Amino acid sequence: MLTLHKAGLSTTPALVPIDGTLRPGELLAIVGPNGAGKSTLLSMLSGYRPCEEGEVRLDGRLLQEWEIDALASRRALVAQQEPLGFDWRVEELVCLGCNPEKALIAELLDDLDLIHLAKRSALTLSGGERQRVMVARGACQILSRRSATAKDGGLLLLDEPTSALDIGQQQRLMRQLRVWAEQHQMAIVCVLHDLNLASTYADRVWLLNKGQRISHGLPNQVLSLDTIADIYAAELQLIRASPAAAPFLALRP
Ligand SMILES: Nc1ncnc2c1ncn2[C@@H]1O[C@H](COP(=O)(O)OP(=O)(O)OP(=O)(O)O)[C@@H](O)[C@H]1O
Repeated sequence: MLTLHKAGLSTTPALVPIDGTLRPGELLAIVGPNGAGKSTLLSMLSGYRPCEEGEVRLDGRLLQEWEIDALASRRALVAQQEPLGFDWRVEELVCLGCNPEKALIAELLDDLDLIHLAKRSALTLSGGERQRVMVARGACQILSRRSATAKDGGLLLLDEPTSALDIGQQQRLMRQLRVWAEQHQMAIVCVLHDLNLASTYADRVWLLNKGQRISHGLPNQVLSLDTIADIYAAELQLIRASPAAAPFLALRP
């Protein structure tokens, strides 16, 4: 669906060129310390910041050649802080800019535990509620515009979608992203600070540091104790509930 060929940014904030592919149905986590370039990479993947070296292609076509409307029907970006702009009700905000079936709105609100807030003013939401509404809105943007002939559910790019969520909502959201990926064959890219969410839910992980992707692959290959402790300058311990379980990185007291 999305392919990067030596795609990079040479002006500040810069990114060392990256090769890679994102396939329908897959959940990719982008992790790395503060200032590593995760949001910058996401804006390059979305096309908001065109790459300055190499190329990024969506469905085989260069991102910068897409018409805005056509691109909006294939990929959605949910940034860290989306402005509300107006006093929308939740059910209106979710479908801003698109014209979804009522059933899709209800489904997405239900998916993210938002049904009880449908009639509420978005200005009155808590931080975590608002964050879930914005994720629902991103999904609505691409699912409602999906063409009848589309083989997949498009590309959903999420910048730290769990940062304001309690642990129960983090789990529900990450499980729901996996369901959307599989059910709609959506490709989902998620910037995450919680490395344990990445190792539990992501198919693959890209680890960034200082504007460079320094490791990529399966979560348990990328999120090794030594690498993470070094990159984050943190004292950590690895906990594994069973040999088959995902490794859990915990802070040392
Ligand atoms: N317009 C700008 N001018 C100069 N530097 C910038 C600009 N925008 C971002 N940067 C710098 O580029 C680097 C990468 O920023 P980016 O927001 O991509 O990091 P991040 O990995 O998403 O960080 P965080 O985890 O803190 O959200 C940071 O050091 C940031 O200060």
